[in-house]
Amino acid sequence: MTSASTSPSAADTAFATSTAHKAGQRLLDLRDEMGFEDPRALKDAGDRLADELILGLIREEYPADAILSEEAVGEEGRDGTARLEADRVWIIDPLDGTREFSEEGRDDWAVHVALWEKGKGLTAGAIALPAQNLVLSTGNVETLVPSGDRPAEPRIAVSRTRPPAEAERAAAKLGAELVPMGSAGAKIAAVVTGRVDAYVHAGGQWEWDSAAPVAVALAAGWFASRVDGTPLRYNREDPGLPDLVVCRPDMSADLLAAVK
Ligand SMILES: Nc1ncnc2c1ncn2[C@@H]1O[C@H](COP(=O)(O)O)[C@@H](OP(=O)(O)O)[C@H]1O
Ligand SMILES: [Mg+2]
Repeated sequence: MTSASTSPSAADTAFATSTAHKAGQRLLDLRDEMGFEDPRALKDAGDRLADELILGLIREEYPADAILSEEAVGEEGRDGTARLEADRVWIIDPLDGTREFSEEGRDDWAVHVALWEKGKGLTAGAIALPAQNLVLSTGNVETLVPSGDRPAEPRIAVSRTRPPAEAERAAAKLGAELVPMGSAGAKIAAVVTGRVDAYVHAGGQWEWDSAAPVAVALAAGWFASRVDGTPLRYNREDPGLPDLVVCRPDMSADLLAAVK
C-alpha cells in the first residue's frame, strides 16, 4: 500500500485516517442494526467490533508493529510488554465515549488511531467522529490553526459525567463557561475546530483516550500538556495518563495557572 513516492509518515497518517473511518462506519451501522434498547449490549458489541476490525487491519498492513488497545487482552492490551521494546506502537481506542455511543441521538463518541514511534513520540493520528460525519487527522488539520482574538469568556469542554474540580476552579478564575461533552476525542475535536477554546480533564484516563486526539491537536498548532504543564508522554509501562489540558496556545499560561 505504501508507494515509493509517499513519505512513511504520510502513509501512516493515511492508514490511521482510513482505519478510523472504516471502524466508525461499522459502528454507525451497528447502532442502526441493534437500536438503543439494550445499551450494555450495544456498548459491548461496539467495543468488540471496532477493536477486531482495527487490530486486523494493523496486523495485515504493519505486522511488525506493536499495538496498545483499550479493548485488547494479552500482548496487545494494557499489560503487554512487547510494545516497550518496539520502534512503532499503534495506540488505539476503538470506541471512545462508549456511554454516549449507546445513547440515541448523541454524536459525541469517536474512534482513535494513533502511531507512537521510539525517539519521536506521536507521529500520526486520526479521530473519527462518525455521527458528526468528520475525520480529523494529523494530515488534514494544518488549516485549523487558532485565529482571532482570544475570547474574553472562554468555553472549556469537560466530561459530562465526571467534570473535574480543576476545570471548575479554572472556569471560576477565568470567567469561563464549562461545556459538558462525552468522549475525549470529541472534546479535543471541538477544541481543534474552534467550537470550544479548551479541554481540561483530571482524575483518571488512559493513553488511548488521548493519544490520537493529542497528535491531531499538536499537528494543528494547539497546546497540549499534563495539568501541571509537563509534556504528555505515551507508550509508558503504566498506560495510565490521568489528566490533560488542550487549548489555544495563547491561553495556555493562564489556563495552567488557573487549574492549579
Ligand atoms: N476517572 C477516569 N478514570 C478512567 N477513565 C476515565 C476517567 N474519566 C474519563 N475516563 C475515560 O475517558 C474517556 C472520556 O471520558 P468522558 O466522556 O467522561 O470525558 C472515556 O473513555 P471510554 O469511553 O473509551 O471508556 C472514559 O472512560
Ligand atoms: Mg476512551
